[in-house]
Amino acid sequence: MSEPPPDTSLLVEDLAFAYPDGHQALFGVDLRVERGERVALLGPNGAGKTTLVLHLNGILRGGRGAVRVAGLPVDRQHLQEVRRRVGIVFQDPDDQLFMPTVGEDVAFGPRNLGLPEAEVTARVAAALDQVGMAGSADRPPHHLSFGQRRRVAVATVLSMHPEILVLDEPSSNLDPAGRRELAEVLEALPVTMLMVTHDLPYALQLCPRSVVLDDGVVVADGPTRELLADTHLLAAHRLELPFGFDPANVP
Ligand SMILES: Nc1ncnc2c1ncn2[C@@H]1O[C@H](COP(=O)(O)OP(=O)(O)OP(=O)(O)O)[C@@H](O)[C@H]1O
Repeated sequence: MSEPPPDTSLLVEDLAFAYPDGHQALFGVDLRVERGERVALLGPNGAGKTTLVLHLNGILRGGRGAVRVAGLPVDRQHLQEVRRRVGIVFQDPDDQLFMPTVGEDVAFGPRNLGLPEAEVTARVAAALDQVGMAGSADRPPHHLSFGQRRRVAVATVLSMHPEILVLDEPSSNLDPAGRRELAEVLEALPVTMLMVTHDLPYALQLCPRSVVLDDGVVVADGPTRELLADTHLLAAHRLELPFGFDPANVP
């Protein structure tokens, strides 16, 4: 495994992985994301995006190749530290919210780290503020709208002070206002971001760079605006812009 320069947040080298049933989902993926970059991970259903993401904090391991997060190898020895540094926001916020109140959900991770209660309280307040949910700490998550629950799910990860935020389809099931509000939240976060999305305008708005995965390999990696203007690339990998959407017209 080559030594990444200190500014590399994510380094994936020749990653190949087959599920226990023998299905090969990744065939040698290389990906390097520098600190502070926002990168969209695009690709059709079944391309291997989730499989790749689950390698970033060691939920899946054991294939060929190597993954490093903030310079640390993702292996048994470094798993705890890796999981502190990489926060994954799953598609369904209800997978991430399980406590009686929003505040307890956001406090759960920092408390598990054994941080002093004053530090936990400060982190909860800051994370809720970052996602525009200050004042909701005492509410039960199931009383919130879907969009609010997704923002709280982001806060549960931010309270761990991750260096890298990985989001799985963050705009799915949001109404247009909720989608825009979440974009404003994400744009303001000072973290490295990898965003899995089928929402190509969202990728263009938030991520200067995109990586296209298909059939378990990276088939394109470059400026989002250029990739989305490549009609052959889009057609070849089942990527479709919304009707009437022209990336060239987006400022
Ligand atoms: N637990 C599993 N066991 C066997 N095969 C799996 C498993 N999970 C996923 N796969 C297969 O691995 C391939 C990649 O799946 P993956 O979920 O990573 O794709 P994806 O790009 O995230 O797709 P989507 O856009 O639909 O979420 C698919 O062919 C899928 O059927």
